[in-house]
Amino acid sequence: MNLAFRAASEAAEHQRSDGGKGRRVVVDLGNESQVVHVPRFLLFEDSWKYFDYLNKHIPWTRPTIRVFGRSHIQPRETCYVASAGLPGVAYSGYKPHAYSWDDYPPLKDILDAVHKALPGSSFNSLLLNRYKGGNDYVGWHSDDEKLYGPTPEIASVSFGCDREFLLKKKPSKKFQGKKGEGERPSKRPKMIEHPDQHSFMLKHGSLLLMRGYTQRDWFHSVPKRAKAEAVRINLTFRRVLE
Ligand SMILES: O=C(O)CCC(=O)C(=O)O
Ligand SMILES: [Fe+2]
Repeated sequence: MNLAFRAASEAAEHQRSDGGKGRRVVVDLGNESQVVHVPRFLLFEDSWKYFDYLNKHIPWTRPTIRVFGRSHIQPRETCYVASAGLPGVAYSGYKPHAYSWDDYPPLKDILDAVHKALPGSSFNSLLLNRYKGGNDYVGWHSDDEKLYGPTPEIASVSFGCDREFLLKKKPSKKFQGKKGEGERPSKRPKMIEHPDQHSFMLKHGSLLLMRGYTQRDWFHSVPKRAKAEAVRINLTFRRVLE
């Protein structure tokens, strides 16, 4: 498996538009999986206001989760917000309490901005994460729970400390796309066309969207970083199917 790394901003398949603010980088992962990165999604000052609000008002908890049959304290803090009447979400044996959007009105403003930036999207739930320093992380996983459907869109907004977000292709035996499907014929070697790992620096006020078959075919993670001392808050907006 090719594990060559390539910074998102350098990949040849990126489409760039709108040179400065609002610039979007679309990364085609192959086989109908895509990531869209908007490095300057929210205004810098607004983003600090949201950061301060969320840091102070969200009831952050560090739940016990189960990984490969063993209990662990989750290596980051978390909270969950969802529209009324949705089926409950569970991950790693943990069922978070669903708070209401009305409990934290600024979240509705961020949700509106996300909907505006991504026409056609309609998110109804939000998983929040707080990384208190470089020792907090999220390990390799995919958000492929059935209640999000086969091709979930997940929109991730980041505040505070810059952290690296990695994507790694799942082993090919789990690869469910038909052979050759979605691939453009190319004379260039596949590893250049679609590398098996990607890295994004998720900065304060940025937006990252995963879509298509990204959850089925790829893992993602935010690894530990010794030098990241400051707090990072990340919001992942999702749509639970009703
Ligand atoms: O913090 C991030 O950027 C990613 C969080 C994540 O992958 C998740 O909550 O499922
Ligand atoms: Fe995730």
